[in-house]
Amino acid sequence: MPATIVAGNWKMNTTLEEARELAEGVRSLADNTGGVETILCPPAISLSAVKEAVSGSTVKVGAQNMHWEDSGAFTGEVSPAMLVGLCEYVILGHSERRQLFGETDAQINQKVKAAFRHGLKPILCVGETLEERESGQAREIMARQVMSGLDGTVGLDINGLVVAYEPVWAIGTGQAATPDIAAEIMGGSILEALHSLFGPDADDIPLLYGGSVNVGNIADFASQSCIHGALVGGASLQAESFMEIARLAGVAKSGNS
Ligand SMILES: O=C[C@H](O)COP(=O)(O)O
Repeated sequence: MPATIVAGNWKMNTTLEEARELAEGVRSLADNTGGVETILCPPAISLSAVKEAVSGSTVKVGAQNMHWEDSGAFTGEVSPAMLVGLCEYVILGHSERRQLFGETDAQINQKVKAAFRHGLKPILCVGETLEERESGQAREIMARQVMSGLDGTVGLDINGLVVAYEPVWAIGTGQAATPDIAAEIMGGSILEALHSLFGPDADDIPLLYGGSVNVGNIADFASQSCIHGALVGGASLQAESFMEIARLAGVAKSGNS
């Protein structure tokens, strides 16, 4: 059974001081989550402050993105070598990176392999658009995003890999997918693609749902056997709601184990 994980993607929110305060708030509630792994993914500029704020607690830190090269003439980018020591996880292939910044499956694959090379744990995000869903392509596109994101990783130590299913139409809209839709894709084409790559080891990879997760709907998602937690955007910007989501995910998973 994979670990139960609730990760907060703060996106381009919080100043340095706000990030520190939010991380301190999360830390103060960290004893209430019943063993659920919580991860904070602040803007890159606040990674160091957040790391310091949660140090000594169970709360983990992740980056929201990175380049695949270790160094070089890539103005504005952050390299995997720079993240080592600052965070344990890195979100890769988020749909906002794919859609707004033109990231391709091939680039995301380079980033995933770079993360493994550096001992960083990738949270690989996949998700279909509304148009893709309505034209009946969701299953096929999810399998393709998983297969291409993880191309060339068979045989590597993939310990720490997390896959997040975030349907684009559910992100930041207040219209979460139904647990049935999420489970159909996650327990279907995503898990099948992972099995075809990694065999039985695929069953140890935590699968997170993301897209308008809140305290009111997390239990319905986490009670699905193929959903091991959540990648939370808006509701992670408040310590209380984020940690309540983590607690409720743990309760739902323990009822489901
Ligand atoms: O990475 C997080 C997702 O994009 C979900 O964001 P949201 O919870 O604000 O819909």
